[in-house]
Amino acid sequence: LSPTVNFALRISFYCALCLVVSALAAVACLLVNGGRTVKNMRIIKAFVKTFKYFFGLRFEVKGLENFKVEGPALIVSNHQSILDMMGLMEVLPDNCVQVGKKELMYMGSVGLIMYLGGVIFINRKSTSSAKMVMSEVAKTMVTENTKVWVYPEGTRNCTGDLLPFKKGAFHLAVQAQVPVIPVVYSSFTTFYNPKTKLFTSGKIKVEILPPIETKGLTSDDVTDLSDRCFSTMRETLFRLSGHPGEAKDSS
Ligand SMILES: CCCCC/C=C\C/C=C\CCCCCCCC(=O)SCCNC(=O)CCNC(=O)[C@H](O)C(C)(C)COP(=O)(O)OP(=O)(O)OC[C@H]1O[C@@H](n2cnc3c(N)ncnc32)[C@H](O)[C@@H]1OP(=O)(O)O
Ligand SMILES: CCCCCCCC/C=C\CCCCCCCC(=O)OC[C@@H](O)COP(=O)(O)O
Repeated sequence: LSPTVNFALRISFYCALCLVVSALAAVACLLVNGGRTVKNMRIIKAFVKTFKYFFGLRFEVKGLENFKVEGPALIVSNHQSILDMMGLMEVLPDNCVQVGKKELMYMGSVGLIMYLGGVIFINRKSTSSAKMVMSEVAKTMVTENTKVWVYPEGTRNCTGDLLPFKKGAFHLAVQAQVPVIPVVYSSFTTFYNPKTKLFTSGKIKVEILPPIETKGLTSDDVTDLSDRCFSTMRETLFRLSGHPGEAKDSS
């Protein structure tokens, strides 16, 4: 098979798997929990964690203990591809919902399963509406004791580097006064590259970094907080990926 055909087949299979398994998982969620609730994320996670075996992907996870903070927290991670759903579910802590663009809601059964799992949908075309939703989340995550997962780059980026961070996630953390936990996935570029139609098996290193406290911070500190997370995550990304010119992780 040519690399282009191989890529098309594997991506189509991934999408078909997501659509079919979402429909099955939706039935399970409705039977077990009856409707939209973060509790459904456990069921979704159990289904999605099997996907890696179909694609020959391996995850090597470090730092899971950093998720064990008391109470709510904000998790930020790099976003490379639609394949990130596998990496997300590999480490997803309990009581954690993600922030996603509202267009995802219209992806048939995949949209339905996201809705049932409690995903918070934002309208990226309207800054004021997105900010309003995020501010509401800052309140509910505290009262409902949930963790929230945001991709601060705001879009997929599979270049092996990070895009500049949007600040919504950090405003959210400061408004809720909750710690920020950065999670970094090594670059996919050695096994997945949509531009060159590469999609083979591969290993992904994941590191959950220590929480960064936000107690006492105000909106004036958001830029600093965002810059600090960006530097730490970029350094980690390069280390995990063996980026040229950076020390390769020896493990
Ligand atoms: C069973 C099988 C299943 C199959 C598998 C499927 C699914 C599994 C189930 C669930 C998993 C779901 C996973 C979903 C993943 C979804 C991933 C995505 O969709 S990523 C895209 C969406 N996310 C984001 O965009 C988040 C990051 N973006 C932001 O944070 C943005 O800041 C924003 C809030 C969206 C606003 O963006 P915009 O471009 O409009 O504006 P700016 O960022 O430039 O901000 C303008 C200005 O406002 C300030 N600001 C921002 N937020 C706030 C705030 N909350 N309060 C106050 N001020 C705010 C910001 O600082 C800027 O000001 P300044 O320039 O002065 O700094
Ligand atoms: C009846 C409707 C049929 C719809 C058919 C949809 C077919 C696609 C099916 C499954 C694809 C699985 C996708 C898993 C979810 C991935 C979430 C994701 O990664 O979203 C991207 C978003 O973060 C950023 O978007 P952009 O990079 O800005 O763009």
